[in-house]
Order: sequence, then structure tokens, then C-alpha cells
Amino acid sequence: MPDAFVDRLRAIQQSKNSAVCVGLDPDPSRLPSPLSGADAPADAVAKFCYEIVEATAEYACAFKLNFAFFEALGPEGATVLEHTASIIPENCIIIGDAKRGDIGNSARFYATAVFDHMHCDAITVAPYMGRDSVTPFLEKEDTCAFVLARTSNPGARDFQEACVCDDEPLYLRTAKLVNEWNDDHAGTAGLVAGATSPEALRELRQACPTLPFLVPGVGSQGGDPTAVMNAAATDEGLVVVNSSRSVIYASEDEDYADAAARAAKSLRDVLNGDAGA
Ligand SMILES: O=c1ccn([C@@H]2O[C@H](COP(=O)(O)O)[C@@H](O)[C@H]2O)c(=O)[nH]1
Repeated sequence: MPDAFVDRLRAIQQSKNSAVCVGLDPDPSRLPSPLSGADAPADAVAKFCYEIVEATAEYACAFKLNFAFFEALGPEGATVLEHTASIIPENCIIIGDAKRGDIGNSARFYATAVFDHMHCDAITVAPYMGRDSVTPFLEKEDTCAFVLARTSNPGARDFQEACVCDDEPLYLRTAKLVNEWNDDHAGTAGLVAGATSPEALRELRQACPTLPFLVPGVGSQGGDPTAVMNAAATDEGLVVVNSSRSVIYASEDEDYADAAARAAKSLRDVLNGDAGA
């Protein structure tokens, strides 16, 4: 029987001493100089992702592939995405940042695509359509659905902070429901909670002590990694802290892979409280 997702994540984090997730958001217009201006952007993106994975895997417990950047490459994008997922080492979790959300019958097919064909260990899911739209992503015990609770972007305030009942914001109501679904599905759910609101992170951790959190929003979006760890990392409650642009575009020049490695290592050290040591 395969290991439960959360057990595998915990073992990887412990063995690598890292909560870092490197976000692969490959934008052809931002590729470093040795790869820019290529006639075949899909090939350049594939090489870029390969070099970044090779250079940073030592410092990361996970990679997050944002599907938008691969889909925008056109028909070759799916091949580049699958190939990139296939070169990620065994001792890293693969998160498909696909933000799926549809009626249950359609969601089943999204789940098959992401878990069985794209070889992801986890996916991001938008919960707006409710329980039946999320359930198909909770059914494999070695995978995880990270459900959007309180996102990192300014627009998070539009709906997620609105009070729905008993003065409770929607993000907290969402998290409590996801906690129940998690209990019904042998622990295959997690939450997306942005680094830009440590207050929300703290509340979410209180409401959901054991759910793993995927935390984007450090680096380019300005969230404070130390505040994230203080608010949400506990012995029981794992956090996976994503940084995309500030790692993968750490240099525009020939040294881009080394620069990415340095950025990932530096984030790992800050998260571990080892910065400057
Ligand atoms: O609340 C959310 C959910 C997802 N994201 C995604 O994470 C990365 C962040 O990129 P940075 O370059 O580190 O800012 C990106 O793929 C977003 O689509 C998020 O930022 N916030």
C-alpha cells in the first residue's frame, strides 16, 4: 500500500530539512540570456525547467508546476509539463497548480489527468462549486488536494474575507469544511493559504491543526517567510512554502541555475531560522 501523502511529505521534509517548494512558472519572455529569443520556445522552456530542477532539488521538498505557463505554450505545452514532472526526483513532491473546480463528473476526469497522466502528487483546487467538485481529488490516499482557502493576491478580500455566517469569513468556513472532508477521506486534503496574511494563516492553523498548508506569496509578492513559519508550522501541521519568480529568475545571465540554487538554499535557511548562520 502506498504511503499516505502527508506521511511522505513529512519524511521528505525531515530528510531534506526543507519546507521549500520551487515554483515552476516558466515565462518565455523572462528566460535568461542563454535561452532567450529561441525559435522554439517550448524547447527553451523545457531546458530551463530541467536546469532549474537539477540545480534546486537539493534544497526543495516540492516543485509546483503552474499549468498556465505550460498550457500557454500551445500543443507542445502538455509534453513539456509531463517531461518536467518526469525529471523531478523521487524525494520531491510534485504539485500541479491547476486550480481545478467543476461538477463531480467532470472533476473525476481532471483528477485522472493530473494524478495518472501528469504524475502529480498533489493538485490545487478551487472550492467554489462545493463538496462534490472537490471529492474526486480526495480519493487516492497517496495524493493531496490543496484547496484554496485564503489566497495571497489582493483580490482575496473580495470574497474570501466576506463574512458568511456568525461573523466568520468565507476562508475560515471553507477551511472548516475542508477539514471535515479530509476526515472523511483518510487525510488527503490540504489548504492553500497565502503568506501575505499571517493573521489568516494563524486562524487557519488553529481551525485545521493537521492539514498540510501550501503557502505561496513569499518573494515577489512580499510575504515574510519567518512570519509564515511562526503562524502556521507546527509538529502536526506541515507547511510547504512556495517561491516561484524570486528563485527561478534569480539571474538573467549564464549563472541562472546557480543563482536559483542560491535563492532556494537561502529561502530554506530562512524558513529553518538559520539565516546568517
Ligand atoms: O494564493 C495563491 C495561489 C497560487 N499562487 C501561485 O503561486 C505562484 C506564486 O508565484 P511567485 O512568483 O512566487 O509570486 C504562482 O504560480 C501563482 O499562480 C499564488 O501566488 N497565490
